[in-house]
Amino acid sequence: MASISGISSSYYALKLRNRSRNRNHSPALTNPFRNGPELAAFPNRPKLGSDRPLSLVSVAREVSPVTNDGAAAASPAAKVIKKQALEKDPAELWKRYVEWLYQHKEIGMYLDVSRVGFTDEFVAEMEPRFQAAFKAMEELENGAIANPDEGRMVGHYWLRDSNRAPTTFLKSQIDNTLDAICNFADDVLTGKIKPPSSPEGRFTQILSVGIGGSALGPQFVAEALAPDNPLLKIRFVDNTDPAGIDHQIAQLGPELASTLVIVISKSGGTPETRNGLLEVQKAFREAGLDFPKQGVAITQENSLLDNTARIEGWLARFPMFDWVGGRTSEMSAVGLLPAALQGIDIREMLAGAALMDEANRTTVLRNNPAALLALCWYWATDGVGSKDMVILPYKDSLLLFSRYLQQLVMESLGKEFDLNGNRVNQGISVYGNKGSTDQHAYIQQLREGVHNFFVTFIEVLRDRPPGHDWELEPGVTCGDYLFGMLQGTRAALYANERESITVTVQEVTPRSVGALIALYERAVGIYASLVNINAYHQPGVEAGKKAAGEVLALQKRVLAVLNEASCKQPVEPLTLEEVADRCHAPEDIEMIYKIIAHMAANDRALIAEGSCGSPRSFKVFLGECNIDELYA
Ligand SMILES: O=P(O)(O)OC[C@H]1O[C@](O)(CO)[C@@H](O)[C@@H]1O
Repeated sequence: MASISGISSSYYALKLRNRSRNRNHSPALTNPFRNGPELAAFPNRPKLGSDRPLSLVSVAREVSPVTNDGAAAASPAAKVIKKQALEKDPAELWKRYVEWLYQHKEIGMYLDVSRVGFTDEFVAEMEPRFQAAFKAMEELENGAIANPDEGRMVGHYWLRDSNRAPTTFLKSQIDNTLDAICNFADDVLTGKIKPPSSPEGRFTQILSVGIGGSALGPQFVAEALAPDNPLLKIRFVDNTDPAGIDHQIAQLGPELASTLVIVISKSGGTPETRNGLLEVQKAFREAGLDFPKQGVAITQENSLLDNTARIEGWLARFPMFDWVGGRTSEMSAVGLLPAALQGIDIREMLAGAALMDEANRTTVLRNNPAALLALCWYWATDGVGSKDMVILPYKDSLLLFSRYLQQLVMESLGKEFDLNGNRVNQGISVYGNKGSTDQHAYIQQLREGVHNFFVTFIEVLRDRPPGHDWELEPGVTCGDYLFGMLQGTRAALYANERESITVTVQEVTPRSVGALIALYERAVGIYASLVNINAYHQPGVEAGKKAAGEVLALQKRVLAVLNEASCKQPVEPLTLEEVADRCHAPEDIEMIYKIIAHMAANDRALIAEGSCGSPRSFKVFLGECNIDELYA
């Protein structure tokens, strides 16, 4: 053992004695997925305009959306939208309500935009731009390259009506995948496909590993539609938080043996998902279980994940298509397989989405629910995201709708540049939770505080399944209270000039949930056309991924430097400055400090002198010397 000089803590000395010479890693597998996904490079972005930050007003002035003939032109976004006090006369309001109310009978859905104050003049002014958006949507549905930066078609609408796919090959891919999903789910649910070593003799749990669009849809749908006691209960690993992953695995306990693990990643190389998989595989090894017999992959053909699953002989693989984006993938295998395994009627979800898509194909603005939503968003946010979208479903099962929409709206609309290369810094912020719960949290501010939002209420008419209701006081049920809370809040907000949209569904069913998803997917697409941005790429996310990759690369250099110093006799504890110098990265000293503090908190680096709270004074070394790494 190396002798140590100047070490003040016997605790650390004790730890040092107890450590092995080399770190014990879990056994390496021949797993191409474990070797680390490439963190994608930050794509070159056009250098346009100045880099100065723009105020909202100047953004509004600099926005140059297209007209219906495609030319950049002055538009309602380029002017300040003239707002007037909201209509308060009850008779006029009722007239406006009736005049603008949208209803879809087959879906059992209503859309009320009467509490958004757009004027007839505004609607008329927007009309040509809506016609341009409808045309762009038609071209998208016909297979145009609607995601120009990535050179991709955008085909999520074909998933619920495969006859619309632009080629017979794509149609058969969609149909075959749907059949394969239904057959696999049936076989699992009936016990024809079973886990190799479970005493139950059938799968009882699903562990879904994925993030972003590969998690949010399945999470929302599970919360909304899974039966109270499904044959297979679903859990999610949607982060690279080790404690969170441990929690899910601990909760599975012995049922890990009857857990179907579905790993979902369109790219097949997302770091968090890879880490989740490796952690779950480790748990399987430790439990003596054969992971491939319980593993399912949903990913693009030939991705890292796909190759891993193929080489290791996983139970099943389902395709994710190049032309479906993560945030619009709920009706692909990503959303359909987990839903089907929970006993949710996925063909009804698809039917609801298809009905909604059809309704959204009309070019008559007031009959087109997605266009009506986009109109309200544009009016409320001045076409520049000046107000936030607060989503308030008054139904517990729709709790995750706002989280789901957060990605759909913000990843789609939050863009620095428009399609003409102008810096526009577009987007609409989305947040929300559920009513009436939030009336006891943030409605106070919405009613009386800063006026920087508009609300979307999601109302569900059916309180409970038929035959279960009862009056908890004469003439009043529990659901009547929920109804009253929604209506009261809507009225109270409006009285204080706070605008709101109300989307009403008859019941939370696979059909209405499919329709809700389709409604918002289309509204986002139309709105993106109105503000002339690409809704289907996400260049900004790459910046964070690249920066994370750089931090991990720096950590490796820090470890190498500390290892070298820790292998000396006696061990040479280093100051932060010394570590930074030896890493040839004096400019990264703050990040190096954070790396060391994180490693120290996890017993992977030892503080010889001082404490992490006084970065200038502490000295650090590793608890062990890794000779192999030193001479590698
Ligand atoms: O399905 P993947 O490729 O693992 O990506 C997960 C998520 O990551 C993102 O690319 C953003 O980082 C999302 O668009 C996507 O839904």
